[in-house]
Amino acid sequence: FKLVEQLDLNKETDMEDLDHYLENYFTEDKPFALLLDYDGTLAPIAPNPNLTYMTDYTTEALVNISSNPNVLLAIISGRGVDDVKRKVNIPNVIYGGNHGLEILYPNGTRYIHEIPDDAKENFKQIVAELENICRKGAWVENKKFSLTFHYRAVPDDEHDIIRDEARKIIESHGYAANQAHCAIEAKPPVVWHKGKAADYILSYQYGPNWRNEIHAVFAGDDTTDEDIFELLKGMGVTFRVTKDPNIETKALYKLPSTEAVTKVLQWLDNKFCRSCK
Ligand SMILES: O=P(O)(O)OC[C@H]1O[C@H](O[C@H]2O[C@H](CO)[C@@H](O)[C@H](O)[C@H]2O)[C@H](O)[C@@H](O)[C@@H]1O
Repeated sequence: FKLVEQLDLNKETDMEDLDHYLENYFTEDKPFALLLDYDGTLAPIAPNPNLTYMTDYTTEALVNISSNPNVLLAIISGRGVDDVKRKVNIPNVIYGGNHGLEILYPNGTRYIHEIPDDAKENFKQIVAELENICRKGAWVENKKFSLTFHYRAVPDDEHDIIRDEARKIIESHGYAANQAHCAIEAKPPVVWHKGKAADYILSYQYGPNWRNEIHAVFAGDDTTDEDIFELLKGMGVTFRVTKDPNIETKALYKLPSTEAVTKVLQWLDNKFCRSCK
């Protein structure tokens, strides 16, 4: 695996150099927060959301890391929160769903971000109109607070057309249309995203001054993850999972694959696993 340093895209570094990137970061004795995205980061992209899985190596590293009471592990996904929890299926994890609009704590406490009534009404309309343009395998994933319009199965040469149709419908009802992998995410018109959710989780756990008091690492692969890269700028270690050397990102580093993410998790497991020492 190769780790590509964002600041110098010509310099490719072997994974052994994780010591160089991470060890130098963890010099002080502070609590550690590990934040992760799910699809495309912990689990490889699959033809359908039901077909994704994490490898045993990934699961083992996450279970070990989450066994350390001084580590906060949060997985913040675009999926519905119960869906991502069912997929990951590890206790002692804070799960964020619908791009952070829902947060589910290990003790069952739920945070749900308020959405105005008129936006809720518009959501029903968007679902109906998107279902109307579904063809050739396109489908709507209704996640109650947000939705994903999937066009992965549509022939490649028709992607642009169907994506633009979907985007137009979503935006005509005041929702934000974010590009995802062969999909458009429709997010309600509220000032809330993965970055705000991560800030909420970290403030709740460590207080408003968390930036100065903890170490934080985040990995994500999508445009919606950029809000967490931004949040952790200047204090955390952040990875954008991408094979594209030209993609613009606020992350500190790029990782080429979910396998490379697993390597990072194994490095962190080695450092933070309390119960296996
Ligand atoms: O924030 P994430 O955890 O990365 O979730 C983002 C979206 O992921 C899912 O869709 C994407 O992954 C699917 C499975 O690999 C793939 O079939 C699809 O084409 C991708 O767009 C999920 O279905 C969405 O709800 C999430 O918002």
